[in-house]
Amino acid sequence: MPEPIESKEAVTPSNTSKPEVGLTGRKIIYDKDGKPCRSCNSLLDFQFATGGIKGIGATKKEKYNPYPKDIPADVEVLGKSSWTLLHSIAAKYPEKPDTKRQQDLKQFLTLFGSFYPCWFCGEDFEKYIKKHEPKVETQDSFGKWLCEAHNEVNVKLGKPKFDCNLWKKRWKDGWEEDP
Ligand SMILES: Cc1cc2nc3c(=O)[nH]c(=O)nc-3n(C[C@H](O)[C@H](O)[C@H](O)COP(=O)(O)OP(=O)(O)OC[C@H]3O[C@@H](n4cnc5c(N)ncnc54)[C@H](O)[C@@H]3O)c2cc1C
Repeated sequence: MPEPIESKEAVTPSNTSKPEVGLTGRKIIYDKDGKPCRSCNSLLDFQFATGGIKGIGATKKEKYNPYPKDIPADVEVLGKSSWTLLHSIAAKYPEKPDTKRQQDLKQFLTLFGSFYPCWFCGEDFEKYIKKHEPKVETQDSFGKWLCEAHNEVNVKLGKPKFDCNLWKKRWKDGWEEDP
């Protein structure tokens, strides 16, 4: 069984018939058992690697269904939802947390990385935490630390950095109305 591989050197099963690159142009990521990783790839690439998946959604719209046949999250849906949760936690984090709360948050972040379904994303997040200790002393210090952690991933994916001075407007207070 191959060792876990970081995103930068993502899986390259060149000795098999498995595709290495998906339709998005990104490398296809495989789980440690060799199967395409649904929560590590975009839906398009996952479908490409698996030769198509069933159950993308109901085709007939007969009557309202409160639970349509939604499908499991791909790397983007999972990522957006997860960042929303993390930044929203920062927005609700106390201005002056006691020591216990600070310790709990650090532990949560480590466990979050370890349980994150996109395994290489989680591993990179855990490495980031080890290198850059979470700043959990105040709400603002944590909000900015998290913003920088998110920016690290943005840069890795070739996206622009977010201005971390604006994290509270985006995730807590909202933006002022245009004049
Ligand atoms: C811990 C973690 C690690 C990840 N690692 C990877 C990875 O290795 N490879 C991979 O392909 N995907 C990874 N992802 C997913 C990736 O970061 C994105 O979530 C995904 O690509 C969808 O991007 P998006 O454009 O919808 O916006 P997202 O990056 O999900 O951002 C959502 C919203 O947050 C706001 N925002 C953007 N940047 C910041 C910031 N720095 N601070 C505050 N707010 C911000 C913007 O309003 C944006 O619309 C990871 C996600 C998480 C939670």
